[in-house]
Amino acid sequence: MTDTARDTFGDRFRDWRARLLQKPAFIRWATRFPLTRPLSRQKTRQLFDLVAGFVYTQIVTTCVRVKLLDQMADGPATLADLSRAIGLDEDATLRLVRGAQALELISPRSGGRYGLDELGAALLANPGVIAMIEHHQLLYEDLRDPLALLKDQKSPTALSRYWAYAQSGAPNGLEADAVGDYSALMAASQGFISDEVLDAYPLARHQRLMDVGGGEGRFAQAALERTPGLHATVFDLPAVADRARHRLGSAGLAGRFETAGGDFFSDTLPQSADVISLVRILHDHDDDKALQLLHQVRAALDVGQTLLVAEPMAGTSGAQKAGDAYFGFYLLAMRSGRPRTEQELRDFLQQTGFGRIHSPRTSSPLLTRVLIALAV
Ligand SMILES: C[S@@+](CC[C@H](N)C(=O)[O-])C[C@H]1O[C@@H](n2cnc3c(N)ncnc32)[C@H](O)[C@@H]1O
Repeated sequence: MTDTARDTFGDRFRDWRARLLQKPAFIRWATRFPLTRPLSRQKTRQLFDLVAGFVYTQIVTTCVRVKLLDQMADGPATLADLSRAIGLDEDATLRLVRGAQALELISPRSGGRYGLDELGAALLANPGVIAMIEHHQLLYEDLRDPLALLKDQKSPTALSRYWAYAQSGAPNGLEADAVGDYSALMAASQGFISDEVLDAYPLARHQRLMDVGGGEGRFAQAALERTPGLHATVFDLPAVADRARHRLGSAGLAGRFETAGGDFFSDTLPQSADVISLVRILHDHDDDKALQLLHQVRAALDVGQTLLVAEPMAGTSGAQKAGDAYFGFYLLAMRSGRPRTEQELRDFLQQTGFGRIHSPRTSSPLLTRVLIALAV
């Protein structure tokens, strides 16, 4: 607390409640008293989930690894069927099935069979989430000692090796095999993001999009498919831009796109677009780099032209766990960047020559939010 900080009424209430909740006698009373019992049970469950969350994640990971949910994609299956299909004996299968049932991935059906529950069906329908679950084994390795990560924010980690550009002094020279895995992962998880972004800000009023750090072109592809008459440039590291050229070419979009390979920090960006997008880019970079990139983008736009920033943001109401907890620690392990609040991003935009900023709503702010700014 600073010398000048004065407790508000809200502060005093929260401090009083925090002191009360540390008293065993009060907890005993609250768990028995009919009016406080439901809240007390809810808080006990929440605390248990915080403590046990990593076990839940490992159960989900195992379901994905042995393809348990896939066995129920077309309808319910018996324990014996499941055991045969996933290659575990019936005891082990039952343990996994019960775990998955507790996590609402599957639910029992008549005749001792099991079928998909809501979360299991949603997971199976979303290859991007499955790809992230598999990818999280690297993050899990790095999070073995989170305190060490916080104390030493420089040493290489499993994630900094995976995101080869994160600590590279010369990202332009990264070869195809260094960028392949992360580019494929980004493409797999881009489907929902591009829908969210293009629903929030349709590109119909624009003629030429440049997606900077556009990966292998999934966002540009979605934009082109939705927006007749639009032309797109995908700018990314040379080895990634090659992948974009193949993807967009084989999607039948020849003549409507081009790719440009380079380093967005040191190379001049092409000056061909009336809208530039940065989708899941700024949060990858520390403040000095993020500002440098925004200066580069500003230099590629004329006054009145548009910048679209899309990424999950810190401090997002109802999605703090995603922005502040998950991305906060994911990017810590990656050794580069941080999630930013909407206000921090607005400040960055204003410092780098952008104005008239607005934030059209996305339907899942947990996945991504959008800021639109004009070059001024
Ligand atoms: C987190 S991925 C996002 C990809 C894509 N926008 C999406 O949302 O799927 C970051 C992208 O920025 C690219 N990138 C990183 N550093 C770069 C640099 N210095 N110059 C050009 N591209 C870079 C990476 O190759 C990668 O494709």
